[in-house]
Amino acid sequence: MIEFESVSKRYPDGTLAVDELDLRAPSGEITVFVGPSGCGKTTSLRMVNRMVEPTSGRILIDGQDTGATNPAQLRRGIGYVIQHAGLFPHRTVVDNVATVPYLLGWNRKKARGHAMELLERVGLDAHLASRYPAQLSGGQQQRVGVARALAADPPVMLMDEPFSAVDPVVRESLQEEFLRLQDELDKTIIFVTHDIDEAVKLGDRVAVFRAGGHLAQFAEPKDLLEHPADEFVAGFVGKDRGYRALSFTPAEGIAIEPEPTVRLGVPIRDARAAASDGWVLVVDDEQRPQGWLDARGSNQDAVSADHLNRAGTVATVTGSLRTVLDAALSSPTGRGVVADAQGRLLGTVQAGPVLARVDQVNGRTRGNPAANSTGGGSGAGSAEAEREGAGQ
Ligand SMILES: Nc1ncnc2c1ncn2[C@@H]1O[C@H](COP(=O)(O)OP(=O)(O)OP(=O)(O)O)[C@@H](O)[C@H]1O
Repeated sequence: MIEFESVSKRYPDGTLAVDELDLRAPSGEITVFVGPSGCGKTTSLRMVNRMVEPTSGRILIDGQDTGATNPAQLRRGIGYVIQHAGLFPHRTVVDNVATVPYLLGWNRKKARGHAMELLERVGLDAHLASRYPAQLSGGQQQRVGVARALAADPPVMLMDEPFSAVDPVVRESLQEEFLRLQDELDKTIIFVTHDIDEAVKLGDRVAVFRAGGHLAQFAEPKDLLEHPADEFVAGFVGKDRGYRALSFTPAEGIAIEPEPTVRLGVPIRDARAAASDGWVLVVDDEQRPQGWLDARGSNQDAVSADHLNRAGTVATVTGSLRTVLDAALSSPTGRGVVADAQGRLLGTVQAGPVLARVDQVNGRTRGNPAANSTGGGSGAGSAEAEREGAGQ
């Protein structure tokens, strides 16, 4: 566990960056620091590995006062990942990842072998190992940054906007893989972002900071969205927090209607006969949805995979209400496809009943302060982090 005990930081120019921060980041969990630009997230993070020294207060890691620990030794137990990865440009990928093992005195073969395993673990192909960072995409560089931070198997990871510099699609896949990795690794993580969506997706707990280094609220994502502590937090989590909260509301219990289906390869007249409004859902032999067929406009003889409309997402009944709503809204027929955990069709749901549930959920949040503005920040302030490099 990482504990902040009345921690403050005043920079020499008088800026109070962090004001009396009290917070506990539990072991094996992801604690996210989120808030607008300049509210003290990075300063708080860097006080953990003593890249910034607190002006007052204490930070303890598993009961050990970091102020009383030699900084170099302290950092050996703390992985650090920053925006743009901060890789060493003149070292190959594998040598970047092996940096800390080399420093720890591992021989070259063992360090490189370990680095190769880590590259695979973060989803990077072995053939990239001999490249230099500039020869990788932004997303690949971030993966290398994560692999390098994991190299000494530190119990604690500090991550400062690690996925901000990549496009939204890459960012989403990095987030998914990060969650999968954390499932296996159980690190104690503090993760800084200015993006509330990223915060509620990744955080087991989320600390919302406001300007002046004040902690506005520290809560689990669902609580934060449903019960923002005040106007500032309500504004920061955004007007659509009711929609976001649906991510935490199970889809179970929503009425699923039976949906007529046909299998791939059957004569088109069977598809026309089955189609209620012209559209029919096509499934494979194991009842897994393959796509929609507009049977009216089709002049083929048999139902073929080439003519399916695959727009629309498939929701899993064990998933959230948000995925069901997404499925209904994205379906070309207006009927969202719902499958069981094995991917077999259960039926469809129209947006109406889902929206009725959305209203219910929003009704529960209606007593909270109105959301006036969406929060967020520029995410600026990373240049200094880049200069600091790996921080190991
Ligand atoms: N070395 C420094 N000297 C003086 N003031 C600083 C220094 N570093 C940061 N600050 C100030 O401290 C405050 C908090 O900065 P910090 O970088 O911790 O915020 P942040 O929430 O991480 O912001 P961002 O999202 O923009 O990265 C800001 O007002 C910033 O200008």
